[in-house]
Amino acid sequence: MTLLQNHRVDASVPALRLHEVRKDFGDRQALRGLSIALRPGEVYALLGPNGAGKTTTLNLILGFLSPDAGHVEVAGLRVDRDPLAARARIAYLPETVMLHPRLSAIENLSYFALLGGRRLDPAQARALLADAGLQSEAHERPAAGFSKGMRQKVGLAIALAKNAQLLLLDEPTSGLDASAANDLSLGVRAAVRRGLAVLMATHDLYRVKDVADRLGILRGGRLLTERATAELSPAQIEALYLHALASAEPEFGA
Ligand SMILES: Nc1ncnc2c1ncn2[C@@H]1O[C@H](COP(=O)(O)OP(=O)(O)OP(=O)(O)O)[C@@H](O)[C@H]1O
Repeated sequence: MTLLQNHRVDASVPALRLHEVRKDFGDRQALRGLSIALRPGEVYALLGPNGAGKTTTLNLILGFLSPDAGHVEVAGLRVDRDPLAARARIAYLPETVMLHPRLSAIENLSYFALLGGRRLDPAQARALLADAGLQSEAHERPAAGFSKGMRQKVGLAIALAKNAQLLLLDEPTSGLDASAANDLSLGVRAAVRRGLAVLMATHDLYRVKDVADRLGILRGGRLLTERATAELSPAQIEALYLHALASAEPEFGA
């Protein structure tokens, strides 16, 4: 049973829009007029070195920070004007997924989904965990014994249960082995099949082509370039990244 209403997706409204967003921390300019728009169902990889502004961007979208100029819209809702409604449309997978160690995968998913206003029956919970890539043998095991990749799959299932329109991923493949990172790509596709747009902040150049439709390279709080991944090979993505960073003017704090 769904306690919250499903949000209708209007394909003509961007799932996410950052408009000329600026964010300063004291005299440090973390974002300097960042504009990004994502269509429903689009996967966008935000690449950038340490300090580029990726986490600041995610925190602004989530409403944890307020921009000093510009604004953020989620599914057409301004995060500054309508924060709760905007947040209800966002599912967020943090770098480290915290689960109750004594509860099983199904119990964790059911518990967190209920906190988000959705009651799942066991069959729905199993289907979500399977979509997120968690093998059925693990569904009833306590989370205490789960690897990082398994915890992420449960986190992704929790995110999918939310009926959001935008999925935010923060460094989703950091600390995962190649097989677990590949499973995550499958989980992202499951989100896309449900119509979610996905923004992933990442250092993982090698997975970008498999997962993302578009990439943006951020440095010093500015977007240096945006490209469709279909037109690039993995080697070209790496070359583009290194070239963009090498040719950019050195930025304070970047
Ligand atoms: N709370 C804060 N107070 C002061 N400066 C901050 C704060 N948060 C971020 N910054 C600064 O803003 C800039 C952007 O940081 P941010 O964490 O967004 O980068 P990032 O791309 O996520 O880096 P990383 O890949 O290392 O996580 C950096 O110069 C950082 O030092």
